[in-house]
Amino acid sequence: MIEIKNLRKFYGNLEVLKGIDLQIEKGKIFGLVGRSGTGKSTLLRCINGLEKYNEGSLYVGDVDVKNLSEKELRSFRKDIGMIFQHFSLLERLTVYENIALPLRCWNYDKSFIDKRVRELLEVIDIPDKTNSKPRELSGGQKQRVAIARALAMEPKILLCDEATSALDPKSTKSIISLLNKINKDLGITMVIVTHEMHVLRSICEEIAIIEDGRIEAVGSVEKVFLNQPPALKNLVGQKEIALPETGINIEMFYSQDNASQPIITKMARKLNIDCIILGGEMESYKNSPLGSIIINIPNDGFNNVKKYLDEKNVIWKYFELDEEFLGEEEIC
Ligand SMILES: Nc1ncnc2c1ncn2[C@@H]1O[C@H](COP(=O)(O)OP(=O)(O)OP(=O)(O)O)[C@@H](O)[C@H]1O
Repeated sequence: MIEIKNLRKFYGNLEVLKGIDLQIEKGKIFGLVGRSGTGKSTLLRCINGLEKYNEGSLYVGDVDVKNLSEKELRSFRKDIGMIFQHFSLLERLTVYENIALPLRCWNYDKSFIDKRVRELLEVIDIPDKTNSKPRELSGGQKQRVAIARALAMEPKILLCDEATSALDPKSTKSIISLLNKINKDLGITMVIVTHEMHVLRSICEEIAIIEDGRIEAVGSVEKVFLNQPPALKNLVGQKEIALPETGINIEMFYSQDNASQPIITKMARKLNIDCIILGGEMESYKNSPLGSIIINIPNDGFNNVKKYLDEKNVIWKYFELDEEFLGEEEIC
């Protein structure tokens, strides 16, 4: 388990991490998301001891990272693999040699290295590229090699810093499914840093949204999505749907609890109202849909709709309402 308490980090006078508290359970895939410059990479580098922090504590298992000597740090990092946006492969080495590099640095014997590299080549599934140089590979293939190299020392934790940001959607999908497979097969804890919310939705069990060096929201992907904290809105921005100026626009949130129910059509029939479906977004999360749909209803149907949705435990919100129409209680 990774346990971070009130961690603060300064670069000179610049406070980059402003009291981070986080717990990442063993074997979990944990996502850290936030805009550029909010401190995600710095936090990741604190976890593997590449950066020193100024205050607080950071434990990986029962190891307090701050107290490690240089020699202990080197050994500690054997347990932590890391992959990056730009792969960091050595251009002069072949795929095989890149994967073998950490094992050579730790002076493993040749036959052990050969066995391990061949196992890893099977995991990343690019058998015909063993003797290719990185420049002969696609972005997705380069990231596969980087993943194999990060796994060479059999780490307990894999840190992924924007690992899919330089990839096209298809390669992103294949890297995500490879990471998922590695997590399931090898039980490796993963911390995935990204600014792409959709990447986290497709792989993470829990996420934290970091804003200006602080954790502003944390929990399961589903919980964070359904709670719609301000930090999530700041991250994904407003939806670009043309909303009618008449009637009331309501966003209804769907998760595995209600995604298979025909809520809108049943509601329209029961309340005898017409509603316009304006748009929505559904993504797959743990093999069931997670998303929202925006509808427009007539003003005089609002109270009944509100009651109906609450009775059905549907999470919803309205937006851009005419203040005169609502009571004070609704606005506040
Ligand atoms: N070595 C450094 N020296 C001084 N300031 C730094 C250093 N590394 C990062 N920073 C600053 O710390 C802040 C956080 O940087 P960090 O790279 O952790 O953010 P990030 O959220 O990972 O951003 P991105 O998504 O763009 O990679 C930024 O203001 C950055 O300029």
